[in-house]
Order: sequence, then C-alpha cells, then structure tokens
Amino acid sequence: MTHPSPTKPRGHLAPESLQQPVGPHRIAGGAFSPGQLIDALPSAFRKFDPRLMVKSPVMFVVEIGAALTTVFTIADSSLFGWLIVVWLWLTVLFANLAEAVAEGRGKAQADTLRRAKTETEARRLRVDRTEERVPATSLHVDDLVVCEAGDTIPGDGEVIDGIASVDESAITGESAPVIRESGGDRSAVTGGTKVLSDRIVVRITSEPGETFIDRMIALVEGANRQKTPNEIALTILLASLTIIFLLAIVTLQPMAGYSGGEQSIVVLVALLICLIPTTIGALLSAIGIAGMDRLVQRNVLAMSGRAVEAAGDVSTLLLDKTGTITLGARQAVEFVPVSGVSSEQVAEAAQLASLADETPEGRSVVVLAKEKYDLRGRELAGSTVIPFAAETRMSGVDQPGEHEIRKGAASAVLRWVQNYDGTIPRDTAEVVDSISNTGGTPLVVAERRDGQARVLGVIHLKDIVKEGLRDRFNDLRAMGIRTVMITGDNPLTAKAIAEEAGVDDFLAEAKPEDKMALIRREQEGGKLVAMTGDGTNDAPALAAADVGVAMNTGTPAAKEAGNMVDLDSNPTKLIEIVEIGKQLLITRGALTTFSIANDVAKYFAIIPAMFAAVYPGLNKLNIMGLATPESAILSAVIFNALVIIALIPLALRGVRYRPTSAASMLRRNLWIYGLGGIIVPFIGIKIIDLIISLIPGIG
Ligand SMILES: Nc1ncnc2c1ncn2[C@@H]1O[C@H](COP(=O)(O)OP(=O)(O)OP(=O)(O)O)[C@@H](O)[C@H]1O
Ligand SMILES: [K+]
Ligand SMILES: [Mg+2]
Repeated sequence: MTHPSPTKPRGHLAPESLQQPVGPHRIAGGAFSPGQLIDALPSAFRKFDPRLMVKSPVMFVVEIGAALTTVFTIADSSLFGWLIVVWLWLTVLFANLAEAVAEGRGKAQADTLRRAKTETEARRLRVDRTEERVPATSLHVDDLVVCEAGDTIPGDGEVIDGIASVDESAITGESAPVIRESGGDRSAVTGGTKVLSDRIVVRITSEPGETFIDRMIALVEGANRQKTPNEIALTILLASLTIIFLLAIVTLQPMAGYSGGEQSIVVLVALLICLIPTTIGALLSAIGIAGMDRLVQRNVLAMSGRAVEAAGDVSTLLLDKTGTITLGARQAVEFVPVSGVSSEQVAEAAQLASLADETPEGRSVVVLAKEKYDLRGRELAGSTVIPFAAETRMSGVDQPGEHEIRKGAASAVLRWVQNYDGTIPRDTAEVVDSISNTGGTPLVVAERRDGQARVLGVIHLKDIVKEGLRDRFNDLRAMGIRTVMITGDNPLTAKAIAEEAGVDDFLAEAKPEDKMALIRREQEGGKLVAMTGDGTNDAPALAAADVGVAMNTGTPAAKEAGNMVDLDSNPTKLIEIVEIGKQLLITRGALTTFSIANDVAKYFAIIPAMFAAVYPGLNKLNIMGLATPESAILSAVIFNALVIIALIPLALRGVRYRPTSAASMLRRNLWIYGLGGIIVPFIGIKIIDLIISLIPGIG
C-alpha cells in the first residue's frame, strides 16, 4: 500500500476520532518489483497443466502450438525451429507468470489474517449464565460468549449487551480502537479482534470455518475466483478471433501450395500465434485479480469480481445522510420547549422516553438531560418501552398510570398527537423548521396523560457535514455519475445538508422500502446503482443494489446482504470503489485495444516474409526491411512474447485514471493504446530483427 488509509474508526464515545478526512484520489496500486516474477515461477510452471490452460482459450492454442512445433522440430531439426519452439513456450510461461504474480500479491495478506486466527479460548455462557471455557473452534451460531478487556473475541457475532472499545487492527491494520455496542448500527464484532476495555456479551453468528476471516482469506487468495460476465464475454470474443485466424491459416496452406509456396508447420504456427490476441489473452486474468487486489489494499473486500466490474459501470450512487455525508454522531444539543412548557419539562419527558433507547441519539438525550438539567436516578419500573424503528420514526415509553411519552420525527409524532385530538401549539412548526433549516434533526417530544395528548417541545440533534465531499461529488459528476442522498430525516433538514454537501439530489423521509423503490426505479433503464449501508433496515436495499457496500461495523444482516464489505467502515469509500472499478474496466479495454492493434504490425512483418520467394511483388509490403524471412518471423514471435512481460506491471497497476466522462476517456485510450499498439511493434520487431540477424544461420 503506497498510501496510508485515510480512515479513522467512528464511535460516539470518542468524538475526536470521528474525523474522516476525505483524501485526494489515491488510485496508484501496489508497486510491482521484478522479484515478484521470480517468486511466482513455481506457481507459473504449475499452470502449464492443460486442464488449467483451457480456461484461457487463446493461451491454450499457444500451448498446443508450442507442443506441435516441438514435435515437428524434433523430427526436422533446425536452429530456426528450435528458437521458435523456445519462444512459444516462453510466451505461455509469461502469461502464466502474469496470473501467478497477480495471485501472489494476496498471499501476504492471507498470511497476516491467518495469524489473527490463532487458537483462542472462549468464555461461553451456560443457560444459568455461569461461564465455561471452550475452544473458539467449538462455538456455534447463537452461543453467547463474554469478552472483557484483554480477551480476543472468539468468533463473529453481534454485541447483545454492553459497550466496549475494540482493537481491530488484526483485520483492518488500523490501530486506533473502535467502539462496539449493542442495539445500534455498530453491533458487529469480528473473531480475532481484541477487546481493550469494558465488557460485552456477544451472540455468535457464524459457524466454525465460515467466519469472516475464513472468507477473507479465501478471497484474497483468489481461492474460488469465478470469471465475471464481462470477462466471459471478452473470452468468447477472443476465442472467436482465434478460430477465425486458425481457419484463415488452415486454408492458406492449400493456396500457398498451389503457387508453390508451401509453408512449414513451424512457420504456420508462428504466424497463427502472432495474429491471435495473445497479449490480452495472457493478461486478462491478471487484470481482474489486480482489480480485486486494489480494493483489498484499501480495506474493501469484494465478494465477487462481478461487483467490482459493476462498480466501474454505476451511474447512480445512493449515499446515506447520517454517517456518510455527515459524521454520523447525531447528538442532542438542546431541548426547545413550545409555548406553555418549560425546557425542564421537555428534558424530563425526553429523558424518560430515551432511558431504554439504545440508539446513539437516544443515549445522547439521556446524557444531555443529566448534564444540563441534572436529571438523575430516573427509573422505568413497570413501564413498556417502545423502541425506535425506521418504519415508525418514533420511540418512547408507556408509563404506569396512563402516561405515554413519544419522541421522533415531527411528521410521525404530530400524527400521533392528532390521532388523540391533542394540542399542537402554534409555534411547534416554527421551532421544527428553524432546527431543520440549519441541517439539524428535530425530534418532537409529546406526551399523553389521562387521555390528553400534547406536544411538549423539540430535541435538537446536531450533526456535522464531512469536509471535502463537495470536490468528490464534483469528480463523480465529471464521470457522469449522479449522487443521491437518502435520509429518514425531514425534507428541510435533508435540503440543508444536501446543499451543504453538494449532492445532486436527495430523498427525504425515506423508509427502507422507499430506498428499495428508488433503487428499482434507477435500475429500470438498465442503469447500475451503488449504495452503502450499515443497518439491518438497509439490508434489502444493499441486496438489491448492483454494488452494495456494507460497513464492517454494521449489523450481520447488512454484511450478509451486500456484495462488498468496507473494513474501515468509511461510507465515502464508495467513491474510491467506483474509481477502482472504472480503472479495471478501462485497463482491460486499453490492453484489448493494444493487443489487437499490435497484431496488425505483426501481419506486416510476417506475411511478406513468408511469401517473398513466391511473390516478389509482396516485398513492397516488407516496409520494415527485415533481414530474412526467418528473422522476420522469429522477431515477431519474440516481440509477441516480450510484450506480455513488459505489460505485466501495467496490468497489475491499472492504466492511469482521471475522473472524466467515459466518452473522453475512451477517445483518449483509443489514441494512446490503439495508435501505440500499431507503432510500438514496428519499432520493437525491427530492433529484435537487427539483433537476431547477427546470429549465423538466421540473418
Ligand atoms: N432514537 C430515536 N428515537 C426517535 N426518533 C428517532 C430516533 N432516531 C432517529 N429518529 C427519527 O427518525 C428519523 C429516521 O431515522 P433513520 O435512522 O431511519 O434515518 P436517518 O438516520 O435520518 O437517515 P439515514 O438513512 O441517513 O440514517 C430521523 O430523521 C429522526 O427524526
Ligand atoms: K498475438
Ligand atoms: Mg439511521
């Protein structure tokens, strides 16, 4: 990794660690060193197995060609024949090296992860709540374990009780502790991470061998890598081109024979290999693996290559307001009463309605009431708690003696009051709107006592828009991507935040099903949609999106539903993911262009050389002035092999990428890689020809 991750963990207990500076574009990729080629040699040799080679039809044809020329050269030995044989086998080796080097880069990461998996002991809770010590490997789903300061969390799970700071550096490489707590959207813990302070009870959510770390290891090693739809399509195209050239060359022989210019098998094979798109055939798989790897470098785990490709094609980005566009620590800062009520009364009711509210918002209400109004020692004995739900946008408590308290989104709570024909003081709307207009979230507090409902006041929840987002949204716009902010908040708050952050559009008062509907609507025209989320209520939308990035801190349901997990839990990472996806697609396109353009030059090198003796007129096409027919053919074959090695670093790193529209990117690449693909081989083949014409017997 050439750049440090810009992300800091979040957690409402440590506001100073909430800053998530948005870095500049960091598409650079891991450095490539020639030493990696040597390390990858053993693995590259194993890939000669035809059962593996057949997955890449172009390279499979090269391998058959190499075997065929070997047999024919043994029968009819010549220096020219043997040189062709050697370079054809080298062509296959170079292609295998490309893939092996790409795979090797994940292995180091896998080793680090394996270390985090070392034997741990779990403190499992029996039914009677006493503890027993068992090996972590014997834990099953729904087991409850206790973890205290110093303990390694024995398996993946969900915090069901308590709050703790956790060191997740084993998986994220980030040493600053993060907060994990029950109830909210930060409840997930990962096996292998370490509790630094306090005590939590964790419900285990994965079976042994299927844990997050197990999946991560398989992923970075590329153990069950499947070809993506785009890769399959391109493979079919390359295979078709190969068949066309094969047919052309097979039919060439009788025609050539007719005019007395019959060619040897070795020359025909050499011609075929030069004409088929070997460059892209050799590098295709490495490009895909490197794309995944670039995500891993940024602490993003893509569950499929398909998701990475989709990221390169998305046209709409759906971003949550809270936690993505804002820092996400919505804290109560003020209790504003409506006329006829005192702020103490609002504080008292708000606190009662929040004592059992496990959300960060709820806890901040209790804290503010304690600090500002010294309301302590309140109890909820005999009360019924109404937990917050994104559906209802309310939470509260029903106390004994017909006293109900509610707090929540203005529209929801006002409807509740109206249902009981309650009182809504005239200044309510004014207070709500003034909080909303500053980008704050108003939570209206209301009560119903002895059948009489009334609004008491408003809690002002404050959040802060992250810095640097405007520039990133501008970049996305330049790439033709629309950004839409989604929030459960009211339209006024949404508008204020949307304007401050510079998103293209927003959807306010969105319930989970509204997010789904928006995704479906965007997808209808064939557009691809990406979104991030962390809550259980985000899960359906994460599953429906083409690219669903779940926060590692999120609930297990969200992590299951998405097709990527961001270990840093930085929702703006989505922007980088899109850039990496685009870079992958552009790299593949550029090298395909280069590969096919390349073959044009090889055609001019070989055809005149083959038939110069029969059709002297063809010599006019020998514009490169190559020394002899043999050296021309050999030079083309050598160039064809060397170009693969030369392009491995580019395939791994990705082509340079700037946020511009797809069309101008395409134009630019056609120029560079198309024209370059035609010119470079003319020069390369000429130089190689000059060198080998010095070999006696060839030149
Ligand atoms: N603990 C709570 N108790 C009562 N009402 C709440 C609570 N938390 C949030 N609300 C209200 O419910 C609304 C919806 O909350 P929700 O978490 O679904 O969306 P959001 O956090 O505003 O947006 P985002 O989708 O960006 O997270 C909030 O805007 C707020 O008015
Ligand atoms: K070729
Ligand atoms: Mg929320």
